[in-house]
Amino acid sequence: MRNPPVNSLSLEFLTELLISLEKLENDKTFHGIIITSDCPGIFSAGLDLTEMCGRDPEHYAEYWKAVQEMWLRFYLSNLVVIAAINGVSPAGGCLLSLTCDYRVLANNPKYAIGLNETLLGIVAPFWFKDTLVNTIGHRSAERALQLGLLFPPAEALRVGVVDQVVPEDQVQSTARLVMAQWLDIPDHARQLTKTLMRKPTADRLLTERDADIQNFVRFICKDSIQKSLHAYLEKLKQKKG
Ligand SMILES: CCCC/C=C/CC(=O)SCCNC(=O)CCNC(=O)[C@H](O)C(C)(C)COP(=O)(O)OP(=O)(O)OC[C@H]1O[C@@H](n2cnc3c(N)ncnc32)[C@H](O)[C@@H]1OP(=O)(O)O
Repeated sequence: MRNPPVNSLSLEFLTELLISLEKLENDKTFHGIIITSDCPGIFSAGLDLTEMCGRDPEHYAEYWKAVQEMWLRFYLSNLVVIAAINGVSPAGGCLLSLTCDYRVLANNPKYAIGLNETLLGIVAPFWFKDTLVNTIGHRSAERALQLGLLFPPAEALRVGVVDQVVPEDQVQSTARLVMAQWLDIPDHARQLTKTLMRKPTADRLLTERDADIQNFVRFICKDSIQKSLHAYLEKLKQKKG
């Protein structure tokens, strides 16, 4: 991913990601992809806050549809998808990595990962929650979501948000090694098993997709939510001094 400075998932970047995924899926010589970041120290800062602030309801609806599409397409991809997480990965960045089949995280205490939405005064939608529950179990997800926990590497491994923590200079090589192991499995059997495991979760969003967009638009248009998102963005900007 190369969307400097922080790989935020803007509408344009989400569209690019989806086009890239589609191209790779349509090319039958590809069987797997490794998602990693070109922004030093940052895997992805998550959803682009500027897409959710000070825009009109039509824009929010279009943006949310693209976020849903990203989740559905990566979560259900027939390819083996591995995240080589080489930086901090809050909220939507964590969600993107949770759509993958396997997560390798660089062992750097700065590289926290988690769904921290409550810290911004917003609520992770049910499909963010479902993805986390499917990964780390109900009790750990309940605690992580309510507290907006961002896990440093050792904790992320202990709770199961990631599958492996390795020295920073071994993230890419480990991801390639893991990819080779996954590609050794007969593809047809692996793909059907992935679908078996994930389709019920995806179906829940597919049947409630329009209602989920409407909920998001209603929520994000609230004055109180707009105020807290503006304040959060301002805080990020002022951090530099
Ligand atoms: C029903 C509603 C559900 C909605 C769900 C939302 C899920 C989400 O994903 S919300 C987004 C959550 N993301 C975050 O909380 C991360 C915020 N960013 C950071 O904590 C830091 O930027 C960082 C740790 C990722 C990187 O820190 P660093 O010091 O290297 O860079 P900064 O100076 O903070 O940022 C540079 C630049 O980028 C802007 N920016 C950062 N994050 C975002 C973002 N998520 N969206 C848009 N823009 C972002 C930041 O404001 C800076 O901008 P300027 O250069 O213009 O000052």
